[in-house]
Amino acid sequence: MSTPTKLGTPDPDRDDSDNVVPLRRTVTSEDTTEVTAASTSSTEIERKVFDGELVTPLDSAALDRRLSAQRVRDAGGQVVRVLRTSDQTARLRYRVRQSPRDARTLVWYSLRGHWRFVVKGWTWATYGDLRADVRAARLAGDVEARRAAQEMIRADAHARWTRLAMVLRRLLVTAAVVAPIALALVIAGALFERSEMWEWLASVYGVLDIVGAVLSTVWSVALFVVPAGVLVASVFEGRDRKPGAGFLVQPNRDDNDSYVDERMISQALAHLGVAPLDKFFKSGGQLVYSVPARVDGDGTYAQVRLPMGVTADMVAGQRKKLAANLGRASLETWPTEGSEDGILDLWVADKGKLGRGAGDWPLLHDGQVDLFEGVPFGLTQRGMLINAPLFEANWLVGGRPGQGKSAALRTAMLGAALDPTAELWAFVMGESPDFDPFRPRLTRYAMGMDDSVAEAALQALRDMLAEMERRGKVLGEMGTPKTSRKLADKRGVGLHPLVCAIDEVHELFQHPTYGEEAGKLAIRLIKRGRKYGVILLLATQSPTKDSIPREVTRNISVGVAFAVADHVANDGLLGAGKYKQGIRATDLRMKTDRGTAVAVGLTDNVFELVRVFYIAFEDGRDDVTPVITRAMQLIADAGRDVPVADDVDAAPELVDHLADIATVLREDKRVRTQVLLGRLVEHRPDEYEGWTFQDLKSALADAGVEVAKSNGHSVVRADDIATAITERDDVAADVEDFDRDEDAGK
Ligand SMILES: Nc1ncnc2c1ncn2[C@@H]1O[C@H](COP(=O)(O)OP(=O)(O)OP(=O)(O)O)[C@@H](O)[C@H]1O
Repeated sequence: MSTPTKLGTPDPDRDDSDNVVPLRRTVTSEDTTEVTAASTSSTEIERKVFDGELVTPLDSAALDRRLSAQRVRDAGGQVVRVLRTSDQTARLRYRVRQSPRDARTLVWYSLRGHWRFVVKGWTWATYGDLRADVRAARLAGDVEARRAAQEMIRADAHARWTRLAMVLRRLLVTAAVVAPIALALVIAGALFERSEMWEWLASVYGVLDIVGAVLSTVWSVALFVVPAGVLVASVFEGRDRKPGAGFLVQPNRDDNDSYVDERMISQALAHLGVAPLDKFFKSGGQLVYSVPARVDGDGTYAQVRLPMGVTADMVAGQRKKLAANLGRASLETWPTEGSEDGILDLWVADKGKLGRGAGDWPLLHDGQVDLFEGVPFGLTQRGMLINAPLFEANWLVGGRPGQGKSAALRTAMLGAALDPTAELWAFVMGESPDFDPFRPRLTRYAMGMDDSVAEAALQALRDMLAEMERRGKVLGEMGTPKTSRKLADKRGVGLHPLVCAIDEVHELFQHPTYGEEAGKLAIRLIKRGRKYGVILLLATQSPTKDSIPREVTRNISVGVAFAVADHVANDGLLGAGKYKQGIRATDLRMKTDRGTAVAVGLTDNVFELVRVFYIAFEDGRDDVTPVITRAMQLIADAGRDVPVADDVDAAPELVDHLADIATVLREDKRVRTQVLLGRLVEHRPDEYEGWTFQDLKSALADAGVEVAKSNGHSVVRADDIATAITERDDVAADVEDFDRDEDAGK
């Protein structure tokens, strides 16, 4: 059984930048906890479990043992493929095969090394460096520098001869002292036996014998070691010094096609035709890799500090050449600006991996969503799952026709549909059934080319604005700046997420009657709706300044660009300057890269190349309806109706916990939590009956108040409550001022 059924639980200790590619997770038959997307979405990017199968605990243990013997578990304990393991074997096998060629290379290095020693010796003996300085100064007409260099040669030559004379003199003096003694010892040794000698003289001969034996041993060892050392030194001296060259040529491994290392990157950069880079390499420069090339998802990542005069966008400007030099398609080569202009972030995809699509949507068969945590949307270029943000976000999806915009919008909306508290509106400004299966889950829906659809969409924007203002007031009264999961769950207050998708939105903005007003409303909603849970998802074929108001493109927080025609459309969707920084959807190919988009704002990274999950709804295949059926079931299970914005209690009773606590504190400076809980129940039994210490603690924490300690008892201090109420009132006043200013600005 190999149907993917579950998502892996994210490990909080895990570092997503690990050099590992998750391939498979085994799920034992004991592992019965159903893991939903909601519970997996505590981080923006998660690892995707591609496949899982049920095994018995016994099999699982056996598999664990085998895999851990192969060192294929990562720090989080999940089963992973570590490329290193197979690489080492491949490398070893390769080295054995290549040994004759390596031997030839080493002989050549040694010869070249000897020659380089000779050249160095000659340069030293003839003051080659200083003479070169003299020549350069003469050519430059710099008399001062020439004289200084010549003076240095003279001074150095003088010092050198003086040193030589000194050494010779010391040798002569030593010889003059040592030679007669040595001669006397030789003569005495020849004339007398040791036994006939004075005792002290015999022991001198004894010491000399030992010294002689040591010297002869050292000599015989040196006869091997010194030539070997010279050989190694000559090989090292004669090694290849081309930019990025390794000591021996890189092996052709199993993943040869995908293999990229610093040497290859340096060589590729050396042949870009960027003048300062060329100069740098010609003068023997070596690039500094702040992050050496390492496996990163479905590709290789490296970070390079560029030399003087070169910026990352100069390299990004030569992307096609760089891709060709690395043996990749442009789309597989991503040179972008790092944290500084002079730092190049380079990510190179493994060959052909990007064309593979994202696979099944993780929530296709199972799972629920917490919209506040995001919805599974696609895979990054590194193969990580993107949990796309919807709360506090507004989206603009664009690209040329037929590249996957509507499908992407549908994926985001289907995710939202699986949050039973989310209210969904959809408007399609054209004849397209993309959202038809959503009908039962949609609170508002209109589709078509006629004016009535544009009118309905405009009315929706008007109502959203009114709704936003109502929510602003409710939140102001509650002293909370924005809605939250907790508030969204609360019935009757209408602070749930309201998501409105408009496909082919340029048709609305360019509408002769409704366009202008629609534009203005959208701008206000995008600027201010986020904290109130009012979310706009817009899709268009034409993200130009004539078809989408500039303030919309400027303020949108998530830009998703499928293949676009030019840099204007690119920057319209992704933000000004993105094309220049190398973040380009222009490199996406029509048809071939359908379903792949460049996106900003989906994660904390500067950009992502996203393979969007495709939930089919075409050619008689309908994977959307079953998800909508599930979404309806989730709503029924929660005992709710399809959320509707005006389904709000006329005067929702919003209990102000902080105010209640202030009341029941009475005149006391501090009150024990147990006593306080009792007083709260007395004060408002409906609300506080059943409250535990934890409920009280979390209500206080929401207001930024901590439970204090007094004589070993947990207490709530009146001063803390008074401060929290003052701060809350200040925040509410600020929010009101801000909203008023915003309105005045419009
Ligand atoms: N993520 C995806 N993965 C694989 N195929 C996809 C994906 N998204 C879209 N496609 C394919 O591309 C086709 C066109 O998709 P879609 O209708 O979403 O494009 P579009 O950009 O909205 O087009 P238009 O601008 O004409 O409305 C789909 O019918 C589907 O076959």
